[in-house]
Amino acid sequence: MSTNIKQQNYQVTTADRANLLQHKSVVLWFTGLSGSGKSTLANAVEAKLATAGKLTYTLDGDNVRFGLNKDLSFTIEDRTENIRRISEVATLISNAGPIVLTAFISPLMKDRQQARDSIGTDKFIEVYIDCPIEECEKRDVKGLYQKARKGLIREFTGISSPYEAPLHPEIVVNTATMSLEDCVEKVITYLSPRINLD
Ligand SMILES: Nc1ncnc2c1ncn2[C@@H]1O[C@H](COP(=O)(O)OS(=O)(=O)O)[C@@H](OP(=O)(O)O)[C@H]1O
Ligand SMILES: Nc1ncnc2c1ncn2[C@@H]1O[C@H](COP(=O)(O)OP(=O)(O)O)[C@@H](O)[C@H]1O
Repeated sequence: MSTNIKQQNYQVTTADRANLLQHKSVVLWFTGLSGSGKSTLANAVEAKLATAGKLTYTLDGDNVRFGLNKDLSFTIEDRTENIRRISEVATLISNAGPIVLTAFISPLMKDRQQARDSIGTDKFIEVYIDCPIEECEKRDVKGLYQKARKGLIREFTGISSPYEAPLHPEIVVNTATMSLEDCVEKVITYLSPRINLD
């Protein structure tokens, strides 16, 4: 715990940076099972935003676990710490101006609520990638489900570790029934009016 610290205020504000970029920042928080389509969708949404001249940055589970969070495992406690750090990093990047996309399983409701509270409800947009585990397992993009079924990976989400689906996400896309293009369109349609300057 840090003590004897005091918040410092700076002249250049988040609103100044939004004016410079000509768009506001939000945090698009993608959540879903492994293989549900978080990275694929975040990638496609980011590409569409970049083409439209918006500054973006994506934080992805696999990537962040190679660096900042390489000390964390997949126990419930470490997943909570993973999401706590990510929500702090997302806040910093968002305050710098870019639209932030995060692609983490983030399996627990309480951790996503903590992220919503720390990022701010006005900025936090929860995108639930709804995809039945049977479909994720059929895709088995990285061969992890097969390993988990064989008992080679412990605490695997959806098999031996919980996933709590969001109850009131801002956006839901079902990647088992919708095309990637339709999923992207749904996210962009929700997002567009929310990043316009007043
Ligand atoms: N035990 C276990 N359970 C789930 N996932 C596992 C596990 N071990 C490794 N992986 C790989 O780690 C990626 C998920 O990391 P996250 O940081 O998003 O997970 S979490 O939010 O902390 O639950 C996940 O990436 P995605 O498949 O993109 O979801 C996997 O590649
Ligand atoms: N509508 C869709 N949206 C996103 N991914 C889809 C969709 N339909 C099929 N997929 C496929 O599902 C897989 C999802 O993998 P990935 O994006 O790595 O998931 P995650 O990041 O959640 O682990 C990819 O092979 C992708 O091509």
